[in-house]
Amino acid sequence: MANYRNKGGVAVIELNNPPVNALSFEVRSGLMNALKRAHDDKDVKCIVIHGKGKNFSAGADIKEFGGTKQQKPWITDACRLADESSKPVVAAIAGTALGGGLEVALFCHYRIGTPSCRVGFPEVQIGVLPGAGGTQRLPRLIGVKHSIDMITSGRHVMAEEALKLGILDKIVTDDIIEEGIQFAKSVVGIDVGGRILRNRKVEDAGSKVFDDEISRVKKKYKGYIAPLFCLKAIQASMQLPYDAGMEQELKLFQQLVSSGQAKAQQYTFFAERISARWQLPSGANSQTASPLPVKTAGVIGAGTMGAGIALCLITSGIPTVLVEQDQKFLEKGVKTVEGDLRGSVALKKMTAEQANKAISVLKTSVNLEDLHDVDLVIEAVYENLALKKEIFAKLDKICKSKTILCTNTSSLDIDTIAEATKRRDKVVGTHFFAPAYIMKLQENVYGKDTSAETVATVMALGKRIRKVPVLVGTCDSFVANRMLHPYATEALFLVEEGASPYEVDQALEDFGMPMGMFRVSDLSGLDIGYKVRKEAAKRRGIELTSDTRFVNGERVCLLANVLVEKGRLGIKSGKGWYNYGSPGKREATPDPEVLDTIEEYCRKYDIKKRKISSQEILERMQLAMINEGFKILEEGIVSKPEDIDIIWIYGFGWPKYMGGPMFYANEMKLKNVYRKIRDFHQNYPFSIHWTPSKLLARLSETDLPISKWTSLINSNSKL
Ligand SMILES: CCC/C=C/C(=O)SCCNC(=O)CCNC(=O)[C@H](O)C(C)(C)COP(=O)([O-])OP(=O)([O-])OC[C@H]1O[C@@H](n2cnc3c(N)ncnc32)[C@H](O)[C@@H]1OP(=O)([O-])[O-]
Repeated sequence: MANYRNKGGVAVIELNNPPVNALSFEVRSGLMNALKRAHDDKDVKCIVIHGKGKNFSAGADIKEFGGTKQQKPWITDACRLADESSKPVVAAIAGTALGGGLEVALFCHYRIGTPSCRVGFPEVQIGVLPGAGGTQRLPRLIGVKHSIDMITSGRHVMAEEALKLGILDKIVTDDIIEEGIQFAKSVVGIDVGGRILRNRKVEDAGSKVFDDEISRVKKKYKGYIAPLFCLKAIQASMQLPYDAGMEQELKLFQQLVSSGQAKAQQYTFFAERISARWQLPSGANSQTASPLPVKTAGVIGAGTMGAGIALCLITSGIPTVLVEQDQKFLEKGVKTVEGDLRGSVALKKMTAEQANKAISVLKTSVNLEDLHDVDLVIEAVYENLALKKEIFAKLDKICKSKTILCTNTSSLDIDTIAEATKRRDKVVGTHFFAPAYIMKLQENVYGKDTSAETVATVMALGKRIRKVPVLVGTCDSFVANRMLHPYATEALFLVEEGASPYEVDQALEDFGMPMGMFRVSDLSGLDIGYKVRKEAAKRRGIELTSDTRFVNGERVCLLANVLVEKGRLGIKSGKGWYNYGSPGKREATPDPEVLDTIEEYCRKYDIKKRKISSQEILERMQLAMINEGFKILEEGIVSKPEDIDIIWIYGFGWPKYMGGPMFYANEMKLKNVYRKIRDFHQNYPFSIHWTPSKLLARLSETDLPISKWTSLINSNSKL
């Protein structure tokens, strides 16, 4: 819908589809009719277009892209009259003018905005390109170079920069509609000819610019096709007359919109929003619970994780006390924080002023008592249950009664930790991923007594510190690491059976993972996994040695332990699965010594090797993990498949253009997924992770799309 009124000779058109005024069929039709009315009305001297509520418009209605064809009028049809009008047309922008929203504004002769407004072409992030003239009009306004930057990155441009670039003509501080009306009146009588973008020429930036940009984009957005299509469309603006450029843009848009990547990226956009709507088994949820304010925080442990978490807090303006038991470790932690801040300034991710501001809100202490007054504490000490319980018992006595106590455990039982306190409702897991300052995922884990208020607080905190928080229930290793286990286990089995670690990594990287499994292990440190495995086995009363091949009838492969025992700890020691030349260096080269070690290992246990295809590598690793994902859903550890996909996208870098593992399974068709898992179960009976999930079995009979799985799960509590 679009509302129309004539205010003293000014036609005021309101895009009416809150909260973001997405340009649905009704809005496009409404806009077209309103522009026609303004054009025909002799009393109207000028036109203002604005959005209802806080936003101008977030662009095309993404939901209309799925499957069925978008109904006419397109945005371009709706806006043609703005372009052709001899009456000045002004876009009055508050909030966001994104995608098609910005395209509407570019059809207007003038654009004004509030100081906090943002403009941009984020289409590339949902797998498409600005298909309503954006790639043809923006270069005519701000030139090829800036257009390439904005359109291939999808970044939002703030008002000040938009003014400098020439996208905005003015920044206004009063009511945006009134300002729009005044501005429009002020330009009545001025010939609009020079303001019509289609009439302008695009400067010839030369073809070399595009050759360079193609290489840059291929490297920066590896695997994504949309940024390359964007470049082609922008190049057309330079090479073709306006109308032919528009045709070329539409052709490229239509190719993209029907691609698998666009479908996956749009799924991811909505999955992130669905995942943010959490629910506890009690029924309490994100709509009913309110977060407590977090004005100050504490972090315990100044190691890599603790320092990274403190950095997230202070760069979000939260005064934080960083506590270590030892002054020397504390100083090392502070150096890490300072070093990372300097690095961010060098990379222009923040200004020196912002870095100084962040460091000014960091306090340090070697005394837990200094946490007595903070609103929330995140404990990030070594993964040891007894130590964590001891710390929580102390915190319970020291901190004020409202303080929320979070543990950054990646696997330990939240309820057991909570039992050390008298405030079990205020104990919760906040599992960050290394490096904590960079990785977006915050896996929040509720225990059986964690209150809705506590959950609301850590979910809100996650958003505030620029993470993507996902809520999960307690189980061994939670969701991310629990699913990682069969994935990593299969990688080792594949190596035993004949694939080299380098072939495994190559298959994963070709699929789109940022790093193969073995490179990730080297980065985290092989000794960490070694210790975790030994401790976990000890808790189960098992003594692991590198000769162990079965535990309680289940196949294991401890090749990584063999490497650790040879002093190959990963990047930190200069060699692990790969050779790095010297400790701390990042460039990985395959190492014949590792291949010899594997040969020797296989000879020792008489394992027959065979040629393994990259398809088998991907299927075994991914399906083992996907099967675990269905078990997690079946057990109610997460309430919806979107949670799992968001965990893999933001925790492990699963490519957004593949939509997450559960979406991937959906695309493979569940009956195929189930059949393959059953086959693997038959072929590998000594691996419990191949036992097919009962939920998967049920869903595979129904052919329901992923969007309907949750309703089936909820209607069948006993699967
Ligand atoms: C065809 C010609 C070429 C044109 C192409 C395009 O324009 S492509 C488009 C290019 N544009 C983009 O890619 C911009 C996409 N949008 C955004 O980036 C953000 O929504 C935001 C920055 C506008 C507001 O962030 P925020 O944190 O304040 O709010 P929020 O994110 O929670 O959203 C609120 C609700 O609105 C929903 N919704 C939002 N946008 C759309 C949409 N376009 N469509 C449909 N729905 C949309 C969103 O799902 C949510 O619904 P829910 O969950 O409540 O049922």
